[in-house]
This record gives sequence, C-alpha cells and structure tokens, in this order.
Amino acid sequence: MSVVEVRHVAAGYDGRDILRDVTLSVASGDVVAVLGANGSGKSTLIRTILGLVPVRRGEIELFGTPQRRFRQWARLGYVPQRIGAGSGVPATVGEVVASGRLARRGLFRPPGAADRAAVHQALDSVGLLERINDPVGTLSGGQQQRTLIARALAGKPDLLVLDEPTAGVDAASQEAFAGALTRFAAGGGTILLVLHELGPLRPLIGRAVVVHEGRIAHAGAPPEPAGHHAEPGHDHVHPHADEEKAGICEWAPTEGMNAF
Ligand SMILES: Nc1ncnc2c1ncn2[C@@H]1O[C@H](COP(=O)(O)OP(=O)(O)OP(=O)(O)O)[C@@H](O)[C@H]1O
Repeated sequence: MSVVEVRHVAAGYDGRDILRDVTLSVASGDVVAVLGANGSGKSTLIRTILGLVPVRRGEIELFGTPQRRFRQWARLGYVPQRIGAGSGVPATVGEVVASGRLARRGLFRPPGAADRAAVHQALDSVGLLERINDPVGTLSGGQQQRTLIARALAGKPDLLVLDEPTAGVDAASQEAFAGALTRFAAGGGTILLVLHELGPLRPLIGRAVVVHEGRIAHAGAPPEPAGHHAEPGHDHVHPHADEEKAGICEWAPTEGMNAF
C-alpha cells in the first residue's frame, strides 16, 4: 500500500517556489532517507508532505487519501529538526512523551492503561525509561532528541517522519535511535527521514532520494560509504559547508540521471 504519494509538487514560502517539481512514492514498510545539501529543500519537502507548507502545484496523497481531505493525523509521527522540549519547559520526560498520545486519546479523556503502557514502551525503546520522572531540561541534547522520538513512537504511528534526528547528537544517542527505528521498521512501520549522513542508520535505509535545488536529483539505493565521512564511527555530527559539498558530490545530479 502506498503511504505517501507526491506528484509533480511545487511548494515554498512567500510566493517563492522551493520545491519545483517533486515526485516521490513511499510504500508501506519502506525506509527512505532524504539527502541533499544545506538549503536544497529537504525540510520543505517533508513539511509539505505533513501539510505544514501549502502545495502550490501537483498533488499529495497520504494513505491513499488526498492530503486536503486526510484527517487520520494520528497515523503520522513527526520529529522536527530542532528540539524545543527542553528550553525552559518544566515538563518531565514522561509528560513530554505522553503528549504524543493526545491525538490518539483526545484532549479531554484522561490517560488510561494503554496510554501509560505506550509511554513506557516508547521510552524503553530509546533507552530512557529510567529518566521518566526527570525534568526534560536536565537531559543532554541527544537525550532530549531521543525523548522527541519516544513522543512520536508513543502515538503508535504507521509512518514516522524525522528531520535530521541525529544532527548534533552524541554517539550513544545515535545508537539508541538506530535501535528504536530498527524495531519500529521491523514491526512494519514506514519511515521517511532527512539525514545529513547515514551513519549508524545506514543498514536500515532501503532507499535514498537526493534533493537538489528543489528537485529529486537521484533516487535509488543508499550511497555506499565513501571514506571516513560516511562511516558509522565517524564522529562528525553537524553539517559544515565544505564537508557537505564533499559528502554530496557522489550523489549530485549527472547527465541522464532521473528521479526514477
Ligand atoms: N519558513 C520559511 N520561510 C521562508 N523561507 C524558508 C522557510 N523555511 C525554509 N526556507 C528557505 O527554503 C530553502 C530550503 O530550506 P530547507 O530548510 O527546506 O532546506 P534543507 O535542505 O532542509 O536545509 P538544511 O540541510 O540546512 O536543513 C532555503 O533557502 C530556506 O532559506
């Protein structure tokens, strides 16, 4: 079954197209990485799929339903690029993760046993169960990011959409992500994620699409590790312009290379 269909989509901000003609298909159980240079439109692509950026041309379907008529948002879990959960919010780790259940249980019904079990299971999956009662602001950046993954997992989504979940995250948290996402995929879950580098998630990635200047420049097997930059043990955790260029050149569009 098709989970996401993007057909000839143009979208952007303030009357300016960032995505120009994007076509992309994600089937149930797929794990698809979205790669590309800084500013190429990766975040805009997933935010457009999620309905956060309006579609100007073309069409998007989610679970077989046109996006404008789609209402089953609880089937999607979204982890945005930058964490906000820790910045001055006095909530505990457990409360942040429990907020991921709201779309499932509704705002005015108190949490039940199924909600509590889902929160525990999600925190266990990212290795943070013992921190459930700690204020989220006391966690490291990587642990806070894991908390957001747990929040998305707690909603028991069919599709997880993640925007650079491992950017700026320590190695232990990267391994915890890889484990949580591997279990989610093994359970039949579908994953669409923006990545700067594949790192420890590489074995999980079934397909990679490369965004270049608002278009899909390449879609296919994930690129082979090229040198130390792409190896799992490599400790570079955040984009730097020069390395970004070096890392992306093997996927840059070449003559005759099409989206599909
Ligand atoms: N809310 C916004 N309003 C106006 N322009 C935006 C907005 N968000 C992104 N842009 C612009 O859209 C372009 C693509 O940005 P986007 O965040 O999609 O790229 P990206 O590939 O995800 O980059 P990065 O790897 O740096 O996260 C950039 O030129 C950016 O400045």
